[in-house]
Amino acid sequence: MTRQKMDSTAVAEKLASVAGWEIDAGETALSRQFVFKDFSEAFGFMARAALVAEKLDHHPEWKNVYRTVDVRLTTHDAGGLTPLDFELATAMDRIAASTGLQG
Ligand SMILES: C[C@H](O)[C@H](O)[C@H]1CNC2=NC(N)=NC(=O)C2=N1
Repeated sequence: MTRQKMDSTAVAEKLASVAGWEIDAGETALSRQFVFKDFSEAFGFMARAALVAEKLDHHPEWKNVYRTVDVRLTTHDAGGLTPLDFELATAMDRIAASTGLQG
């Protein structure tokens, strides 16, 4: 998977495939907040997402407070968004959907 920075057209196209994710004005990162049933579900999500991130060699910036996980995805090596960010976002959505996601 390429670590080549995407142009605005490619970003807009891909964004349509990851409902619930937002990009910042400079199109440097994808962000989403996940809210789970409780801390256990939130941490379980992070543990599973961490394994996928390691496999992809692509790692999230994230913050957990109780049952909420705030995620920011960007490709540091490219200084912006690449297909890897969208791949990890899609994987996180899939993992979250199979846990106690509340929002
Ligand atoms: C050497 C290693 O492949 C790189 O440093 C990887 C690791 N994980 C990464 N994660 C993210 N989010 N962006 C990167 O550019 C990145 N680079």
